[in-house]
Amino acid sequence: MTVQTPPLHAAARALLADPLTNRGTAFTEAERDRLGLHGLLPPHVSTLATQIDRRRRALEALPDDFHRYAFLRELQDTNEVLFQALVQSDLPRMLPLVYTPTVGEGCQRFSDIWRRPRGLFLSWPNRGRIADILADPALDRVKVIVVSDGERILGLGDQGAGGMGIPIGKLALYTACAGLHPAEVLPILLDVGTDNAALRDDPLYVGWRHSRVRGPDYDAFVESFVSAVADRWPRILLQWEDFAGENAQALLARYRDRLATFNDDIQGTAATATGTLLSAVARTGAALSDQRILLCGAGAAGTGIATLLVRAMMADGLRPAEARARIWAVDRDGLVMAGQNGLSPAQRDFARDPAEIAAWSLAAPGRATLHEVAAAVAPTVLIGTSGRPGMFDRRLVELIADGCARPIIFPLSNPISHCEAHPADLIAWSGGRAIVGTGSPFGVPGVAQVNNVYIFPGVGLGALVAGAPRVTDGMFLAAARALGTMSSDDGLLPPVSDLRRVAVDVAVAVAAAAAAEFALPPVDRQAILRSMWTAVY
Ligand SMILES: O=C([O-])CC(=O)C(=O)O
Ligand SMILES: [Mg+2]
Repeated sequence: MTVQTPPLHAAARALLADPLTNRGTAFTEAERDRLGLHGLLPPHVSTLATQIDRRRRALEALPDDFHRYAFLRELQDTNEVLFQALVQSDLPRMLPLVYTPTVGEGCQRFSDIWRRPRGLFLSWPNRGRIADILADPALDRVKVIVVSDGERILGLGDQGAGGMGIPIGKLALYTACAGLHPAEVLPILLDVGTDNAALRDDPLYVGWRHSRVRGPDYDAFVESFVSAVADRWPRILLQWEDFAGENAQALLARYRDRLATFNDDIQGTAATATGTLLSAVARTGAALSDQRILLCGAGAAGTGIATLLVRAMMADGLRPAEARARIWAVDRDGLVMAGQNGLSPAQRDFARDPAEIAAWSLAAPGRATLHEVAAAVAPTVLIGTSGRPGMFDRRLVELIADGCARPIIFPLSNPISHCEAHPADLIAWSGGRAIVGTGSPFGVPGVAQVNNVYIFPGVGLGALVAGAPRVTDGMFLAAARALGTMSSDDGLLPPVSDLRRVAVDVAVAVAAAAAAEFALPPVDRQAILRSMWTAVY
């Protein structure tokens, strides 16, 4: 009697349906024999290179970047190796499609292009089931979580469940730049409703149709999420992304001493801005501690930048008060002043003494405007995190350029529609003297892309390989300093094509800082490189 091989049909279909195992036409003849794939695939056996070529052609034939974004998302949900190999084959072309700026529209139109689930949606109605949901054995390998509640997606405001596009995009970059295996990363959307009425009224909206849960209920929900995560994965790295300012700061303060966690919009943005600023001041021949820094935007990102800049200037020898005195923060109502109502703890650190502006001639009594502060203090650095397009106008730039040979101007707000200025205008208005960096890519030669992607993959990688129990400001300063030494001949920052090397260099610095701070065994570059996954079959 011959022994019958059990039918493989169901297993074969499951293999092709799972993006982590599917290889499509790249399954070899031997694999097709063994796995029962004959007939489910066309006869041709492709190489990965041919598959990349095929998808690249299909991608380029699409009418616009939004369709390319949707196409790449679908590819990611079909075949993760091929998706990553395609992205990594041309980072300068692919990053703006899977990430900033196109991901903004991807979040706004998330429900329209909904295809297949990815990651986890933890919604308020399911608040009693979080631990059960996390218990899924398919999630055993998870090392990094990026979580959002969708309330402040880039500069686009409340996108509800559509905010899931951000954790997905950020984690695609963890794999592309820092070599995390796709099974080691987990995007999570905390769905506590949305205050975006247009979304709630949209019959296609996939999120929970309810106004946002706020206050103690919100805090309790997030607490049960973090506790469940920490129980499930004691060594997890948890990255917070695109929470509204007040929650962003409060959650970071609450959890930063409980697990390895950081807020990318506060700390990642700060390290990116600080690193690029270090690179820019080196170019002008001055020191960071010689700068007068004007921040347009005093929310979570703006004060995060201010906090790290103070740390960096203290490392240069300034006392804390001296360092803080070199920073002026302006919010939507003007210069942030001591004694003002409703200041956040972070804003209080940078609030200016009312005596200072007593001598200024203001158009209206009260708070000094951005232009008035610029006229009075002659800043050498202008950084925008306001989310308000047009804030850096010609008059402001001319004013600053009059008092400074090489003004450094970083309009960081994302996506492009919310950026404070077009970089080409900044260059023109300053007579070509401004050193310019933007948060989103504009494709203007000589303009740095001062985006967190230069920092967060390396910080996460370094913290993980070092086994850091916390992610500290000291680790972010180390990341910023590493980035600050990476300028290339044609820019303040290395080109996007080098992001994998950047992540490794940042990770080496972060791991060293973590090892020193927590008395951990030292980690060498080889250990970091060995931990990285490459997108091949
Ligand atoms: O996603 C980006 O490009 C940078 C970022 O974190 C944000 O703008 O919220
Ligand atoms: Mg963000």
